[in-house]
Amino acid sequence: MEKYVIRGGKPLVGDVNIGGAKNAAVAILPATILAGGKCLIENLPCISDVMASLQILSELGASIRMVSRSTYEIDTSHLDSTEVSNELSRQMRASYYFLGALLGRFGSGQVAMPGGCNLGPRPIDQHLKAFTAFGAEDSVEYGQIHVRSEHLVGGHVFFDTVSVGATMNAMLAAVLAEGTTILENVAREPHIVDLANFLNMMGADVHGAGTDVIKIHGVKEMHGCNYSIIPDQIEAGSYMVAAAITKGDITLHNVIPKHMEPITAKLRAAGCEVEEFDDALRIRRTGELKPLKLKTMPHPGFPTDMQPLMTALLTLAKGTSIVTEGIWENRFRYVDELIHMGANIQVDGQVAVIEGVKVLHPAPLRATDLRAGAAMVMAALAANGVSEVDETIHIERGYENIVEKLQALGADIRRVEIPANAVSRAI
Ligand SMILES: CC(=O)N[C@H]1[C@@H](OP(=O)(O)OP(=O)(O)OC[C@H]2O[C@@H](n3ccc(=O)[nH]c3=O)[C@H](O)[C@@H]2O)O[C@H](CO)[C@@H](O)[C@@H]1O
Ligand SMILES: C=C(OP(=O)(O)O)C(=O)O
Repeated sequence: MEKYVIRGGKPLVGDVNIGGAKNAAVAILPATILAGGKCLIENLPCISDVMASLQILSELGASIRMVSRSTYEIDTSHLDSTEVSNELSRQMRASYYFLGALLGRFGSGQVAMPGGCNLGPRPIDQHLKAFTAFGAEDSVEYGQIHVRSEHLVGGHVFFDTVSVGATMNAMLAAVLAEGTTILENVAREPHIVDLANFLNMMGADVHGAGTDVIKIHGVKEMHGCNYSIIPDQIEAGSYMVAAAITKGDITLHNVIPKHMEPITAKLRAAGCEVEEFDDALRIRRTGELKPLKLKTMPHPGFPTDMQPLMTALLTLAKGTSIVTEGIWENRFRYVDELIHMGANIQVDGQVAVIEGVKVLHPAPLRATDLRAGAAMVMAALAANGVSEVDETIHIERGYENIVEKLQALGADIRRVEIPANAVSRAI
């Protein structure tokens, strides 16, 4: 196991390249199953969720060739299994996309209950509702979810709640189903549009992604293609927070400024200057941080995955901020770690009231999940002195080369191996 040792208090300055979007990549990789052929996928982020997805594909029988660090050729012509192994299913949330893709191509798929960040209950009833509307049956036994259908047909689904995962899984299952599918009350995140574009490049007929109704005409077969994944909105937003919290000046490359708008608007309101270019953004802060009111919502609202990072930032704003979590029941578990650093935060249910403090103090910190972990790194970069962040395995599910990227911006951060005997003593 590893921890990050961070000596904070330095403004971060320079340029950073943003990788491909985790939440697009983890749906696009299972979607290659539908091609039954060769896909060349570019701009894949080098993160553990992507490595696990590639490993699942390989275990199902796909042949995989690494072309470069961020480009892989995946040939799904000859798969010989429709069951995803337990260990890999549980490593990440997005293993549920293998259900939709395997059902779509083979009429059967099995995965164990997916893992991912612990943000409170994470049901998959809306995924199963869509599969049922397409004529599939499901069973959940001994922690295994199995979906199957003799003959998949298009259907009309009105989702009870706006769900990224259910929208994408329904798309995966519907593209090869016979007839027309209409999905209403769907999610509109940039990764939904990216998946639709990828499916269409493979020969699918998907319309309306990015609005709240998606229409799909089932096609008889699909084929391989070359595709480049969109940049990661949340990784980019995290480096924007790094500039804001350290009074730095960072230019982010390989971003889509339009995707960043909900985050850019809030950071400007907090007193940062943000300049937009074609595929780059420059953010700097020279003055005081202003307090904010923000509520997380489905796209185009403020993304929940940025919530812990913004809360960390607002601990240093001059005045009272109110952050409301509108998506997840329990996404403030990390707040105690910030309180150990001297932050003044009161949480009541899904609302956090943050009284800004002048400084954060260094402390031993725990990455309770992926974005909470990133928030700890940001807080540690702002604190004068040495902090340590443990359980970095969560962070590396979603941030490629975070240590190296921060070092290149001038941060004093290093990865340190925790000796196995120290880990077993702590357990
Ligand atoms: C791999 C991935 O892309 N993860 C993202 C995805 O998670 P994920 O796809 O799991 O999140 P959803 O959009 O599905 O969840 C949104 C809300 O809907 C509820 N719900 C969801 C599905 C369902 O069948 N029933 C149900 O009630 C959830 O409990 C939650 O309250 O979108 C979330 C919301 O933007 C992000 O925080 C995650 O980073
Ligand atoms: C919650 C997240 O990821 P996952 O859904 O993969 O757990 C996230 O990316 O912030």
